[in-house]
Amino acid sequence: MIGAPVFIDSIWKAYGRQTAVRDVTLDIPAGEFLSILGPSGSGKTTLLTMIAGFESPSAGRLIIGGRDVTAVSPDRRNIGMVFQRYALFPHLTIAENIAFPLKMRGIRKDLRAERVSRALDLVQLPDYARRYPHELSGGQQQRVAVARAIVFEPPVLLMDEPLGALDKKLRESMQIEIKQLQERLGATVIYVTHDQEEALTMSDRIAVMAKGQIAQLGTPADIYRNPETAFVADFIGKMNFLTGEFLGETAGSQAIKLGEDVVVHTPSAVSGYDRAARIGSRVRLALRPERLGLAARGAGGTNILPGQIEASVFAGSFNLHLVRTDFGNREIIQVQIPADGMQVPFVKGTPVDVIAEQDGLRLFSDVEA
Ligand SMILES: Nc1ncnc2c1ncn2[C@@H]1O[C@H](COP(=O)(O)OP(=O)(O)OP(=O)(O)O)[C@@H](O)[C@H]1O
Repeated sequence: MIGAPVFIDSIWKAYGRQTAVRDVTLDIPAGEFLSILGPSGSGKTTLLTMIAGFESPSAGRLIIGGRDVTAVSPDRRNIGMVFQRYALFPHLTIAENIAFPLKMRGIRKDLRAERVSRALDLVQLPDYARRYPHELSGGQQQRVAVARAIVFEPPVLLMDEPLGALDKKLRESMQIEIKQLQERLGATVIYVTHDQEEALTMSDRIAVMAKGQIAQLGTPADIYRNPETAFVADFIGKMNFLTGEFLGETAGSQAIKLGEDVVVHTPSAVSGYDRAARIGSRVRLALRPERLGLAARGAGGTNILPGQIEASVFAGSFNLHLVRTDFGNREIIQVQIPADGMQVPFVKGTPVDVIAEQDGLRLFSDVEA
């Protein structure tokens, strides 16, 4: 199977006065795994449904494999689909379920059997052909749904929260399976999820959606390290935010005042907010919990945020410390310290210094939506 490129060209969708998708443009190369990630109501499903052809756009074009399919019906777009609860036909066996799209396409019976057994091998259920859906676990049924979506070798696969109904452990193993399968098939995959961890682990690129628009498009590492807006920073991974005053920029470093005697410096090149930076303006400083350190009060150093331990909890691979700052609005900062080596449990009220690594800090305007 060879994937097809998908070009979403300035697509809009309005329902009455509400705009669900607002001028979305996405150029997806053949064979890419692209996730559409966003909160509930951000327009993910609407966008996917338009690619599938179940809804038509209010404006814009959709080009698949170089062909304008904007006005083409879903069954003629040659797209495989898997949804959160893609009900299998209960009265058909697993093999008959998977053969269904082939039958619809008028493929001969002997060829059908061969392709069904290949699809079952691919999703690692070779011995289940004669069973019925109710005899399979949720994860196995979802694998059958995947087999049914790929059996006719579509160059484009659409998946809408396909693992949403599964428990965490099964989700994680299915994530790897789907990713490996996609790499073997070479299909272009457009994958809708509201689970940022899932998007980070599976995707070549992620399109973060907010209010019907693409807030940011990039590789997982790019989006995680260099979020362009506070919304994206907040949505991807855990993030602490502190409000401060922009003091200015010298020698590639920006100074932010967080409280009396509390000033931190961020490197201008990566920290953002170099666009409309004004001295004296309010800014939001974003700090990843895993890029923060903890030291006894007064140990010295730079970029120090004094506070007191509110709580310390063991979280498996790391210890999570909640520190109430001694400045500003006395907000709580989350600090993640790897749980290797010796760990001193901190007692509530212990005065500490949170040490903020410069490279891990990002700066945003306080006024963005
Ligand atoms: N058929 C419809 N008629 C009217 N409004 C709709 C319709 N379908 C979606 N909407 C609205 O469009 C917006 C986007 O919905 P959509 O289902 O695409 O979001 P989503 O990001 O997929 O959300 P979720 O993660 O909850 O599924 C929502 O505000 C929703 O209420």
